[in-house]
Amino acid sequence: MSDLELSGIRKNFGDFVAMHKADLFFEAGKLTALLGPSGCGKTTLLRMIAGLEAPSEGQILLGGKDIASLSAEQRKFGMVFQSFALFPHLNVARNVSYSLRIAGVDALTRRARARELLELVQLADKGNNRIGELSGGQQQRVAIARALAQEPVIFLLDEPMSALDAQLRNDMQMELRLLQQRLGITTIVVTHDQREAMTIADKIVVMSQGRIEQVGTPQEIYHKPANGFVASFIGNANLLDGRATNSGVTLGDTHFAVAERGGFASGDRVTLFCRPEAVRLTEVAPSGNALKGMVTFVRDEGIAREIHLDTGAGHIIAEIPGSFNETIRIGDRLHAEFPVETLHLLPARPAAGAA
Ligand SMILES: Nc1ncnc2c1ncn2[C@@H]1O[C@H](COP(=O)(O)OP(=O)(O)OP(=O)(O)O)[C@@H](O)[C@H]1O
Repeated sequence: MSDLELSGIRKNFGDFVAMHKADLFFEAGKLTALLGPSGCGKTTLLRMIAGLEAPSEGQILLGGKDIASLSAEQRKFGMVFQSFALFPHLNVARNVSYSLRIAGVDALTRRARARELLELVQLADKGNNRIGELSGGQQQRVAIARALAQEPVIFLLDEPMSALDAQLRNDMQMELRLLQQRLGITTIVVTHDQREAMTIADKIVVMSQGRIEQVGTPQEIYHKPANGFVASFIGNANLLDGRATNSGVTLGDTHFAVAERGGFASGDRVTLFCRPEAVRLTEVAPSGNALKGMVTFVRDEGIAREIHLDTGAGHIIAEIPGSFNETIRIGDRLHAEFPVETLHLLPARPAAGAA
C-alpha cells in the first residue's frame, strides 16, 4: 500500500483557474472525502489523480514516485462515476469482470473473481441478471465491484451516491465505509454532501473556488473549522462579527470570554463561532457570555428543535433536544448563553458585497 501525494498541483482551463496551487497528502488505507459546493474543483482534482486530466503544474506521487507520465489505464486506479456507467448489454457478472477480459485474464479466473466480488458487495445471486433488472443501489454496488476487479491501488469515486434516494444513500454510505475498512484500500470520494463526508471519511478536504480551505478529521472540521466558510458549509453555525480583546471578543457592547484566542491581537476584526447545539436558552439572564433576543422561528424536527433568535449582535440559532412539555413560541424573549469552552475565534469574514 502506498501513500498518494500531490505536490504544488494546479489546474487552469485557459485563463480560468479551476485549482489553485495546492499540496495534499492521502494516507495509504484511509478514505478521504473531497467536499465542497458545485464548481469548486473537486472533480477536476479527482480527474488529475485518475490521469484523465493533466495538471498545469505540480507532481502526483504514488509511494514517492511521480506518476504524471502514466496514462489513466497505466495507473490502474479503480473508478466509480456518478452515472455508474455500466454496460447494459452485459450481465452483472460480465460487467464486474469486464476489465479482466480486456487484460486477457482467462475465463475461469474471471468467473471466480466476479463471484468473489459479487459476494463482497452482497450480490452473489445476481450474477446472471441484466443490469436493467437491478435497483439503483444494486447497480451502484456492481459499479463498485467492477472498479475493484483489478485490485486497484487507489479507489476513486465521483459523487457515487448522488443518483440514489435519501434512504438508500444512507445505507450505501455505511456499506461503502465498511467495505473500504475491510479492504483497507486508499480511497478518495468526491461529494458535495457534508453529512456523507462526515459518515464515510477518515479525512475531509474542504474546497471552495479551487482552493483548499481545510484538511482534517470529521471531528476537527466540525468542531474547529478554519474559517467561516468551513463552519457554515458543515452543519449549522452561529457566526458573529466582533473585535478581539485581551481575554475574548466584543460584539458591540457585549464582551464574551473565550477559552482560546488563537493568534489574534487585541483590536483585530474576528468572527465568533459557536455550534447551535452548544447554545443554552434561559429566561433569566446568565452571569455572562450571553445575548438577549427575540424568537423569530421554531423548527421542530421531533428529535431536536431549532430556535432562531434575533439579537442585537445578529441572528442566532440554538438547537435543543425535542420535548413535549416545553413550549417556545415566536415572539418569546430569551437569553442565549454561549459556554466559554464552545466558543472559537475565526478570521473575520469578508465584508458583505466584497468580492
Ligand atoms: N474542461 C473544462 N474546460 C473549462 N472549464 C472547466 C472544465 N472542466 C471543469 N471546468 C470548470 O472548472 C470548475 C471546477 O469544475 P469541477 O467539475 O471540478 O467542479 P466540482 O466541484 O466537481 O463541481 P460539481 O460538484 O458541480 O461537479 C468549474 O467552474 C467548471 O466549469
